[in-house]
Amino acid sequence: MEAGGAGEVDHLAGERATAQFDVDHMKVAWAGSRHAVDVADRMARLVASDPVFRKDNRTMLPRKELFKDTLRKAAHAWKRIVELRLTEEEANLLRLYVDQPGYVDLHWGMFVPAIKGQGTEEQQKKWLPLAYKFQIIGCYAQTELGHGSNVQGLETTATFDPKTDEFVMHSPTLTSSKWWPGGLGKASTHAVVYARLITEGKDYGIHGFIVQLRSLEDHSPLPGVTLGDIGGKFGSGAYNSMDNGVLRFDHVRIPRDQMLMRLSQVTKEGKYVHSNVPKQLLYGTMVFVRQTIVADASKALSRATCIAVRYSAMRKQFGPQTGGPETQVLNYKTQQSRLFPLLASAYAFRFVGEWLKWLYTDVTHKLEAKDFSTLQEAHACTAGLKAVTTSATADGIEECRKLCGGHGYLNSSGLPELFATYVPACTYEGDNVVLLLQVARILMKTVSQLASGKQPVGTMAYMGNVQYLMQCKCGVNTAEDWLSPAAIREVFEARALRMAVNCAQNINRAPSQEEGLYELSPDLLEVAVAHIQLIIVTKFIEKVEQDIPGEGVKEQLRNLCNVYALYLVHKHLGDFLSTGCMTARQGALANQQLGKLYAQLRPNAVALVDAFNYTDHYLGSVLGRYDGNVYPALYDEAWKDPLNDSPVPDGYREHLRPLLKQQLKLSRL
Ligand SMILES: CCCCCCCC/C=C\CCC/C=C/C(=O)SCCNC(=O)CCNC(=O)[C@H](O)C(C)(C)COP(=O)(O)OP(=O)(O)OC[C@H]1O[C@@H](n2cnc3c(N)ncnc32)[C@H](O)[C@@H]1OP(=O)(O)O
Ligand SMILES: Cc1cc2nc3c(=O)[nH]c(=O)nc-3n(C[C@H](O)[C@H](O)[C@H](O)COP(=O)(O)OP(=O)(O)OC[C@H]3O[C@@H](n4cnc5c(N)ncnc54)[C@H](O)[C@@H]3O)c2cc1C
Repeated sequence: MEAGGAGEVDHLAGERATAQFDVDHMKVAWAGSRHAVDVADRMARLVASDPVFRKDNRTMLPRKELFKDTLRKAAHAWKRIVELRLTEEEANLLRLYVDQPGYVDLHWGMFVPAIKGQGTEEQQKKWLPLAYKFQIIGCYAQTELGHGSNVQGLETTATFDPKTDEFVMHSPTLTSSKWWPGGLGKASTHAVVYARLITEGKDYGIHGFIVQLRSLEDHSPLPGVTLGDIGGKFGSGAYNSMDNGVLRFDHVRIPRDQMLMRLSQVTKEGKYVHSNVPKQLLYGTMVFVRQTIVADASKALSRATCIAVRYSAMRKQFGPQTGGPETQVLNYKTQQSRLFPLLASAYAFRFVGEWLKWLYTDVTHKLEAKDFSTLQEAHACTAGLKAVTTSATADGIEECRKLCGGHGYLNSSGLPELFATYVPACTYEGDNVVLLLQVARILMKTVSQLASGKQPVGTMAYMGNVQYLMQCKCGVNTAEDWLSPAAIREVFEARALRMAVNCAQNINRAPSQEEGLYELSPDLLEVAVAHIQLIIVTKFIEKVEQDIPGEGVKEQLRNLCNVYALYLVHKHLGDFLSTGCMTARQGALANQQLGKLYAQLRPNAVALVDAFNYTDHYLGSVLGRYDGNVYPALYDEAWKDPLNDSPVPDGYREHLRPLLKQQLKLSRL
């Protein structure tokens, strides 16, 4: 059943009637524009109405069938994209709503961007049309069995042979086996492989190469190439639809022009030439994908909160001592204090994701004009926001499962699979701890430059206000004072800066900078988190300050923004107190205001998740159904389990019957 379909009984109608804002306009605020709402709606319904894209049986499929189902869906999606002549925007949305991880994600999400970002114009002309028409399928083969985070530690070699004008790709050790790349195991014909470039006897470090892996005739691995899937992963269904793979090379030769040569080149004679650009541009594909992962975090968290809010509104437990109807669990203050910050976070991540996309586009234009000044800002923001939003989203999905009680543990709730599919986002595209340490190092560098008068820019500009922020006092006197965006912004800036300065001072006391960074790394993580949370809060405040049409929409967004910020104050009160940014009394007032905001949010909760405009197909949850008619659906769903195919289970004759007979004999004794 789909959102708002005709002829349904809406069990959540009462909830929808209490909304104090125009849901249709909120859909526009969430999606970014009326056009974005319309096109997403069209694609979501197209997928939902196509039986090939059915996914309610996914968690019951054995791995081989699941993988075949993924191939079928990907091929069918491509057929529909071609038949309907969908635009790139429409095609991306269609794939999103198919909602099954598969090789196409890596083909479009990493292989194509890697060639675009690191290939010369000539290379792009040769390879991109093949990729665009799916005449080749590509993946991104960087991580190895022995090294993932430490990219400079990769071991695969690409040794140039001037005699034949070729590179020889080789995996010298077991640990140099490529391990994890999605789409590599079974589907890809090609890969962008990251390997140590060796020419004239010298190791020039990691570079990208386009390598054909499988025959375009019969899909068998090419000579010298060993390929396979790395095995089953966490959860049922979930990321098991993806063929994460292993790859080994035994002296495989590729033409010289398959080295991605936009950043550096090897001449016919074997001379290494590095263009006058920062080496870190090699990491450009990761920066691009980290940015998309932030946008995806809001999608995953909004799905989980949509399920938990709708279910909490229909689920009833206990009731007043005086008798009468049972209480909707959404009315319990504890349920609200666990759920509403997650709902607010989904909105916060949506808007910071929108801003990050803008930043990424801006930086890309500057890089094209050979202006590299914002590269560090792009790295810090994408790495930090990727880490903070994915960790909060993974934790948030699990919290939503608990918020749905026992039924949340059923696969039919959609939450176990959503969690299992989502949680590797904390690891892929950079382990979150490793990424936060990158942000912290940049913050430490910025602090050390303050003394020399260098003014920080971009999202670190606030650090330039060091004199004021190190000594300012929070002016909050009443709970309502916490509704001031200026007050909120100031305490978040002061907290982030003071934590950074304290940590930098502690590092300076260590025998060496390196030792200090090592010893204080747990503190550095917290410094990075404080800085990134400041960015998210600031971008949410800026969003709310914009012109937002629709009755009551701005007010709701302001509430959500305040919930997000004050929830963080409450959660990290220790940081705010220990840095002297506020008093314990002001912390208590923040919590008091938070309680009031939850009460204001309560009548709008269901409408706020309706504004995500998700179809029941995309949600994939019996508990999150638009119509709220959960119990009959849960009951029906149970009977679909293969275990219920027969009333007497397989194994009865061999294992249950003999046992039961034996007990019978014993009882006769
Ligand atoms: C239809 C659309 C679909 C959408 C797309 C969906 C895609 C599908 C989504 C998910 C599927 C999952 C796919 C998963 C793929 C992968 O996981 S691919 C592998 C990813 N691997 C990693 O992320 C590895 C993490 N490690 C690193 O990034 C780096 O090695 C490092 C940790 C940053 C360390 O690097 P290195 O040792 O070289 O660097 P440092 O000495 O620490 O730093 C040197 C200087 O470089 C700066 N730096 C580092 N990284 C970057 C960067 N990315 N950009 C710019 N600058 C960078 C760093 O700050 C140092 O600067 P300084 O010298 O000034 O101090
Ligand atoms: C589902 C999935 C899909 C993937 N897809 C791809 C793909 O398509 N292509 C590809 O190339 N790769 C892919 N990867 C690999 C992924 O990018 C790496 O797993 C990731 O970068 C983490 O690296 P690692 O596994 O080496 O972790 P490790 O670095 O070994 O991490 C292990 C632990 O060590 C800690 N640690 C590591 N370094 C430090 C440090 N300097 N300081 C403090 N702590 C540290 C980490 O925090 C973590 O707790 C995928 C991984 C997964 C799970």
